[in-house]
Amino acid sequence: MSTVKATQRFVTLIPAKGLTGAKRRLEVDPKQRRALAMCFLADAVAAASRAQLVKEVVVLTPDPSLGGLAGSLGATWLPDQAVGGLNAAVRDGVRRLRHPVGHVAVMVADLPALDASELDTALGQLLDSDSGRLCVEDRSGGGTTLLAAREARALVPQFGEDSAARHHEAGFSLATGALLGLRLDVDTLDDLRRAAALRSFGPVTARALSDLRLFERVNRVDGRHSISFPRRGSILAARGRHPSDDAHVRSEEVPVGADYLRP
Ligand SMILES: Nc1nc2c(ncn2[C@@H]2O[C@H](COP(=O)(O)OP(=O)(O)OP(=O)(O)O)[C@@H](O)[C@H]2O)c(=O)[nH]1
Ligand SMILES: C=C(OP(=O)(O)O)C(=O)O
Repeated sequence: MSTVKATQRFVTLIPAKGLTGAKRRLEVDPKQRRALAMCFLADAVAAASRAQLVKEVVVLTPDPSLGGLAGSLGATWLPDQAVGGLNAAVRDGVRRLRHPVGHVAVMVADLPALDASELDTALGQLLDSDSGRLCVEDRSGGGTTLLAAREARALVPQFGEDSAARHHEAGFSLATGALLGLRLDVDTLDDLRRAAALRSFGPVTARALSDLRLFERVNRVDGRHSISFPRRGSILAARGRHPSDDAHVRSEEVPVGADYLRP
């Protein structure tokens, strides 16, 4: 990416539910579910923070432990004061940003395989577009993983089932290209398995999956999911360096990990 001007950079807001209610569709025991929600957020924040077109990552959450995690990764915690779900929270969060005018992006927290360059590609598409607004559709189709606008007031969220079509109808152009990690949101164990087969996870999630021996357990406990340890090599490699991308974060650069998995 050529030199980025300060005026081209985005505040990226990442909404994250409180841990008690997070990731309900992820069918693992509640302790593991909370741990994974935290790990997904950590990897998403770390990746977003490395994007050249991101000037600040703001984690919007009512949960102090997630707020603390955001702070330890150099992001800002914006306590979620809204009741009424994700759209209300995002509307309120965007209003309360310290930079009310300027480029804003909203990205979901459950993107453990995100690579910073994908966020730069998507935000770059927005800067080059006429519409001034961009939506990234998730890989399974229908959902939205990123919503961005050159002007904060134009970022009107309509998250929920089939939100990508609604955002598109409302004038957000759809991002193009693979953007794999940016489209791989993980809501279910099937999503987790599919993502593991396609991409290395960020170091915190990779470490957690390995420490929890989650794939092996799921296999033993619930044959329906037939999850083996796909790409074990890449999961282990992610603890050190991403095999195909030298710029990928190293685990020692992320000050979280096993500590967050302790009961
Ligand atoms: N701050 C905030 N974030 C939310 C809220 N609802 C959802 N989110 C976040 O928005 C993104 C998409 O949310 P969902 O897919 O609805 O929720 P989830 O916790 O990922 O998964 P499920 O519980 O299985 O629906 C995730 O990053 C959530 O943490 C909310 O009310 N407040
Ligand atoms: C919140 C959304 O997606 P998901 O439920 O897939 O996380 C959405 O697409 O609006």
